[in-house]
Amino acid sequence: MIDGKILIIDDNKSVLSALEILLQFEYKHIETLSNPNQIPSFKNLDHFDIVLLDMNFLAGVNTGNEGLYWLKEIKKKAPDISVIMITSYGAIDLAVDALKAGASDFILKPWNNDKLLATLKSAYVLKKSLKGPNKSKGNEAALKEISNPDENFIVGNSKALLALLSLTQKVAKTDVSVLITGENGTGKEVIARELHKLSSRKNEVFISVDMGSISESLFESELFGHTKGSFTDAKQDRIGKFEAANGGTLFLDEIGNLSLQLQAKLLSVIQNRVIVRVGANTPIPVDIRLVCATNCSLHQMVADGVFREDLLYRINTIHLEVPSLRDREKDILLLADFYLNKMSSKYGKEDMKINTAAQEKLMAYSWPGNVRELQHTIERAIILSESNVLKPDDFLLVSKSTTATDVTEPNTLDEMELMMINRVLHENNSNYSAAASQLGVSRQTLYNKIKKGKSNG
Ligand SMILES: Nc1ncnc2c1ncn2[C@@H]1O[C@H](COP(=O)(O)OP(=O)(O)OP(=O)(O)O)[C@@H](O)[C@H]1O
Repeated sequence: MIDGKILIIDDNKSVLSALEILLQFEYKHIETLSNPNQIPSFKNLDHFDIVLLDMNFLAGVNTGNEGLYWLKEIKKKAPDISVIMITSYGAIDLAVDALKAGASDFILKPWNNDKLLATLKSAYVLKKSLKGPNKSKGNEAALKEISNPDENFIVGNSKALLALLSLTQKVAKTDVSVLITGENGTGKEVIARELHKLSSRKNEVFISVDMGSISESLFESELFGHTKGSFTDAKQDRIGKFEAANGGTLFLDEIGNLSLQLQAKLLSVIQNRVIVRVGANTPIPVDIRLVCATNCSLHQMVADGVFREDLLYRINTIHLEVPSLRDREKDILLLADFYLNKMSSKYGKEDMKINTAAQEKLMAYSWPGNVRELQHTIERAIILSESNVLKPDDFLLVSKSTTATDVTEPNTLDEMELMMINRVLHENNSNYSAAASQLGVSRQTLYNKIKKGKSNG
């Protein structure tokens, strides 16, 4: 658990409670505020590390300007606080304005819980390191707390996973750049953290950056930092993620999502190991271990002319491939058991078990969303089950052998609704928030509908 203080401001009560539930297991102190008008009189705002702020308050006209307005009010009262904006996909331009006005980052609705937690962690790390590479003792402690979470368990004993772990162990001792590939949710970040944990940099920071979510216009500022006044609203010096990772490991996730122009900027820093903050001209050397990850075939992208060969050559000194879950069936039940224990204690349910028929169902499934999907499937079953023995019906899965003929026709409207929910959950890798948003209902309504569907059938 991280000793950070988070304030969530959103006038949508279901968003507020979904975020509160998610974060209370990660951060020691969470407060919520459903009415932004209370911000000016809010006591001790500057005691918080991070504010999660909605960009579109329902009372406003959804221009996003309410969010920008409140961002500025918060920054006036507490200039050092990290503000992360929550916004919808259509409002990315506004989110960029928010970044220029001092927000640390933004999260798109519907959010992916893992990405949201990663964004918060990086904002927390950056906040603690705002004073630059000469971190104070207190900051260092906070950075270590984040960078070496004990929860990086790697579960599994399949041949494929053990071979990967053995290679990871060997590579960790060296300082070479590593490229980790694999399908979504296979555990690429888990392996990157393991590399860091086993390396000589283990007592330094591990900084993770989702390259897919950095906008073109803020790429340099985000990665290399900026100086006060370097562009409108750059109100204070800010270090970028390369500098924050100095001495440690920098994990660049979704590297295949970078445009060619940004690839060129990245290449030059990786080659020279020197950054220059936007608005400055002093080069700052950075000592980082670079680990990149992608689910794309970069070789194919090079052949297609959309990824630079010289960049691939730089980041790919060693290549680690994380196998999909269906290629390590031996790990499925081990992981299911691991998450069963973890989630049942999280939700205060004791002695949960998965019966044999349900285990067979889990084994027969193809897990397109890999370990993340398995994790969410177990979590959902634990939340919704009223018994402590989980049965096949507690798991909403589309069978591996599903073909057009396997899909039974719905007989009632309720059945049709449940089939649609299953399909959308499947499409969203079992992410409840994303599925609820796609279906145009709240998370709570989605839970209720699934519960009702289960009790009917
Ligand atoms: N072997 C494992 N043991 C335990 N948990 C695992 C394992 N592999 C992955 N996980 C868990 O599965 C989830 C997804 O893992 P991770 O984020 O590392 O995947 P990824 O391949 O980086 O995903 P993406 O491609 O979406 O970025 C995380 O919650 C992680 O803790």
